[in-house]
Amino acid sequence: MTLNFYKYQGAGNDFIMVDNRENVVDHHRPAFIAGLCDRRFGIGGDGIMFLENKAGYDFKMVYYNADGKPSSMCGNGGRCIVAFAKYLGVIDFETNFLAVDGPHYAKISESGDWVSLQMIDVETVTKDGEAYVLNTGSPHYVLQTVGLKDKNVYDDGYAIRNNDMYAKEGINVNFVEPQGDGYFVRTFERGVEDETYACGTGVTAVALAMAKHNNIRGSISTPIKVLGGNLNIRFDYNGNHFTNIFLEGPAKRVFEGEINV
Ligand SMILES: N[C@@H](CCC[C@H](N)C(=O)O)C(=O)O
Repeated sequence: MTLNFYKYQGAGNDFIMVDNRENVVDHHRPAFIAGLCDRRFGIGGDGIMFLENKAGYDFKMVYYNADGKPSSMCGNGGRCIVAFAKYLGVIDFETNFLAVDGPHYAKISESGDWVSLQMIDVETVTKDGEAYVLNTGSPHYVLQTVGLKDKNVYDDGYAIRNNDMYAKEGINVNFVEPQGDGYFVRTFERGVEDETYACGTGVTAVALAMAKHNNIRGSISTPIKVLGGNLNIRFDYNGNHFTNIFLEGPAKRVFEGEINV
């Protein structure tokens, strides 16, 4: 059979999108999913998402990492599937949809390629040595670094993601350095098992961790530069809880096609 797909990217974090409202594809097949995400033998992507029907919501987001395994929340993928839902005519400029970590609200710009996605509230932030560890829908390790531009993010990220503490469940490893009025971030992503150009739940984790680290409270807006572009995180912090967290940035349709499967 042939499978129709769309390719989206959000700050260089790239995803295959499939309209599965008619249940055209059974995606519970890790080798099949990994094959579609393969950059040499398939379409290529950091992950794939299926847009499905869900009673009580505009749609449901079903997400798999590039390794073919279902995963926790993907922030940039969430922003891209919102742009995809708009393109398909499933939603207008605002939406409430369901993802693996619960309901999400999102808003799209008039131009249709800038998406603000509300993320889950966060309360627990722990330390692992100098690093902060928190879950923003996916688990993240946040470590402040100097000389980030020249850092070997693959080797250092791989070593942390696979150490005794994190090897079993996995973790995404974010390195952060102050830049301008915000931060520069590079991420080694679980499930891709490599550095990606951006990670939405990752930059969200960084923004929250840095607010805690610097003891900043109130309504905060944090610009973050990643390898694939620029993202922004808005949130409220009262010293204990992070609420009204929004991940904002570009979400663009790159191409569409069909593939023999
Ligand atoms: N790219 C993502 C994170 C996707 C999930 C991650 N690979 C994991 O398994 O935790 C994002 O934009 O949040």
